[in-house]
Amino acid sequence: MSRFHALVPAAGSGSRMGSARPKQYLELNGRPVIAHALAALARDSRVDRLVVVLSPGDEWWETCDWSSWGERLQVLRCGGATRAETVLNGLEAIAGWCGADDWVLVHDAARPCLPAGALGRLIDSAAHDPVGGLLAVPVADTLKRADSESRVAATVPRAGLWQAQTPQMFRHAQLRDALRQAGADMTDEASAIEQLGLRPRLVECDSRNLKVTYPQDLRLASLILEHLNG
Ligand SMILES: Nc1ccn([C@@H]2O[C@H](COP(=O)(O)OP(=O)(O)OP(=O)(O)O)[C@@H](O)[C@H]2O)c(=O)n1
Ligand SMILES: C[C@](O)(CO)[C@H](O)COP(=O)(O)O
Repeated sequence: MSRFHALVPAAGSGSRMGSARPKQYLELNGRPVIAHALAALARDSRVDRLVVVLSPGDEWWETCDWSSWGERLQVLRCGGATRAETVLNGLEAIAGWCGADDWVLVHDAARPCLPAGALGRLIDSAAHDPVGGLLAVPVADTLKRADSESRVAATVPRAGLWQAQTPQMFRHAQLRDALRQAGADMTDEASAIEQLGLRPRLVECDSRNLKVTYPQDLRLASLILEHLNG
C-alpha cells in the first residue's frame, strides 16, 4: 500500500524578506516558522515521515530544539540553488526507502498556517486521483497586466484562475522523473507534472495558508495561528 511522506524544502535565503536569518527560522508565536509548517503536517497521522531539505551550509537548524520529534523527522542537507533543485535533490536522496508509488507532499517551510482540514481534504482527494493534486485558491481580485511603465495594459479575466499553494502531492517516482525533465526554474511541482501532459487536481484552500514572503506577512501569520489554535 502506498504511504504518505512530507518533503519540506527549506534551503531558500528569503531575499524578499530581507532579514538577517532565512525567513524559515524567524520567530513566530514562540517558535521558528518552519516548526509551525512541520507541526501542521505532523498533525495528520497518515503522514509517515517528514523530510526537511536544508541548504548544505545551513547554520540555523541546529540552533532550534528538535529533540521531541524522534525518527519521524529526517533532515537532509542537499538543498540546491532553486526550489525545484532542492525538491529534486530531496526526492533522489529518499529513493532508497521511499516507494515509487508512495505519495510525497511537498510543503514550503515558509507556509506555517496550513489548516488541518485543508491538509485532510488534499490527502483524501488526491490519493484517489491518478495524477495527484495541490492546494490552491480561486483568484478573488480583478487582475491587471502591467506595461513597462506600470500602466494597465490589459484587464485579465480571472475566471478559472487559481493561486497555487502547497502541499503539492504526487507519487515519488513520477514527481522525480518530472523534475528531472523540467528546468530548475519551475516554481512548483505541479508545473513539472503538467509538462508531462498531466492535469493535477486543484483542491480548494484559502488565504490562511499564506506563504511568508515579505515582512508584513509575519504579523498576519501570527494572527492566523492564534485563530487556528485558539
Ligand atoms: N533554493 C531554494 C529556494 C527556496 N526553497 C524553499 O522554497 C520555499 C518557497 O520559496 P520562496 O518563498 O521563494 O523562498 P525563498 O527562496 O527563501 O525566498 P525569496 O524568493 O524571497 O528569496 C521556501 O520554503 C524555501 O526555503 C528551497 O528549498 N531552496
Ligand atoms: C510553490 C509555491 O509555494 C506555490 O505558490 C511557490 O511557487 C513558491 O515560490 P515563489 O517563487 O514564491 O512563487
